[in-house]
Amino acid sequence: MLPNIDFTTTQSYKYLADHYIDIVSKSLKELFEIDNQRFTKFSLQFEEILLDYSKNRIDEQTVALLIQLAKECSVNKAIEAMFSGEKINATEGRPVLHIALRNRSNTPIYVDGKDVMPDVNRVLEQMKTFSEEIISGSWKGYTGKAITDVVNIGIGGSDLGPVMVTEALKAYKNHLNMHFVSNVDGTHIVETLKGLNPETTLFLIASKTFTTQETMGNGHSARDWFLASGAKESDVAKHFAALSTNSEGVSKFGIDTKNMFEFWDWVGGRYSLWSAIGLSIVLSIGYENFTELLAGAHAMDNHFKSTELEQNLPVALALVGIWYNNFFESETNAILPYDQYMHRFAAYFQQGDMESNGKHVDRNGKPVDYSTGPIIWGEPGTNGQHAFYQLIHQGTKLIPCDFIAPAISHNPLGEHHQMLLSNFFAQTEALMNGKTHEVVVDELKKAGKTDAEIEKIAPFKEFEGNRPTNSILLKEITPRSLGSLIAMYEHKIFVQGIIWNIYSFDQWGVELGKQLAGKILPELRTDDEITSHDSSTNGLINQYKAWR
Ligand SMILES: O=P(O)(O)OC[C@H]1O[C@@H](O)[C@H](O)[C@@H](O)[C@@H]1O
Repeated sequence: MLPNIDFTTTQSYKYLADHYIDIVSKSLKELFEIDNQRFTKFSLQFEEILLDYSKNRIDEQTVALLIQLAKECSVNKAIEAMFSGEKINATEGRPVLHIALRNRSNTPIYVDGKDVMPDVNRVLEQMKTFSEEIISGSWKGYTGKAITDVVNIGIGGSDLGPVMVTEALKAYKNHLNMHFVSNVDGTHIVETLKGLNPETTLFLIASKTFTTQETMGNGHSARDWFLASGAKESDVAKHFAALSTNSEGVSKFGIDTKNMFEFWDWVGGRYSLWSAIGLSIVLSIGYENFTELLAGAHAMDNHFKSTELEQNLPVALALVGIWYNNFFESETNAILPYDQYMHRFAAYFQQGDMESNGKHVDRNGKPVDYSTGPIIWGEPGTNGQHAFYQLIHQGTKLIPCDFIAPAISHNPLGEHHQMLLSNFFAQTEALMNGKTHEVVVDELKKAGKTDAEIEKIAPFKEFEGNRPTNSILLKEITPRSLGSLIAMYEHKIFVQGIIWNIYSFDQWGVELGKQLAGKILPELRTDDEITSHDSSTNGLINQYKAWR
């Protein structure tokens, strides 16, 4: 059972509310002047990942109170409940065991009295054998040619993780061309299939439920495209595999269950890249690298489970996030990787975080009267700097940012990486210190401006600073470090959900739109005028019909 505590009624929450008044009056710059040990005090290292959270609007007392809050909310008990396979996804009656998928120690993990590890290892073995055949070319397509292109068809958790990881680990990639189709917009599959040869293309139909409209639609279109090339029904087995929990759905679709890579209902869609859903990752970087990714995540799982809260990286990230979300009333959290390979990292955690903690009902089924999950967004640096950083530096909103960068680049081209990292370091410094009126005036004087000119222009050139950031510096983006990094964010989300007293592992909020689309689709099949909705929806549908 998960704890069931309203965190706003705890002792520590009340202390934090008072303490906030004290902290809010101090600038980050002052906090660094008062205490020159902040980096040592507020940074943590795990293997080759350094988390520096010292450029946050916190002091030792803040951290102590936040830790107390985590304790009062029984975060430790909740961690124990997840790792021991309790059904903590209560609204769906399921355990939450993505940690079992990367449990490289193989210690038994029980669900309803059955150890899940033999099944996990069996599917991993199946992924290994299959990927080795495809990569080596010993697996032949229906005309006897080796596979050159792999198309993963999936959406949400069955797309975002594989896309993000295959992109992040592109430096480890083999000769196979990877493609990902997610959108039900026909453009996505049409454009992807252009130039592909059915004789050498492998489709992975990735869907936990095997009922998702987009994936089924794209899957059927891929099948039609394949058969239109002259292939026979019996050739489908050589070109289509399914990644799913639903064997019945897979057979119904026409894929032999021998070509099915199974996973289980205790794997949440947005936590599934570690499961059979990761087959496209295995095909792209090879099985050994995939197991390194798993090992990195497992190492972070062990750290999360067994390290005291004070030294625990996911806990630190979670608590700092709560500090801004619930006391500073910030609305968003930007994730800014200074690594081009990581360009889908923020998009991945948009689902990871917002689908998990975008909830307004607590674990008693009652609406909450506090803010829960933040809006997650971001783009890679330095691109973001030339687009939206203006608002982060000088806008009216407080935007806590996570800056992520590797010390070593996979592409050490001239001075590029140093230029990149000079921006990474400069941004968090600039956000913290800002630029005072005096400095601006001084600069303008040196540039030969008159006093009148200076007075006019100076306010626009000032930066108040005091804008908080976390810096996550990795030695290098490797399968192992990426595994740890992803797991760190997953557990951050978990801790926040525990403290907000919400259920982080269901996603009922995505159902209503699906239901209504199901109702509207038949209405679009005719030319009849539609009157069954509100005037806006009727008007839009009827205009669509007039124009199509
Ligand atoms: O893997 P499936 O079953 O096709 O689901 C894809 C996605 O479907 C969405 O509706 C869910 O909100 C996501 O959590 C999920 O990842």
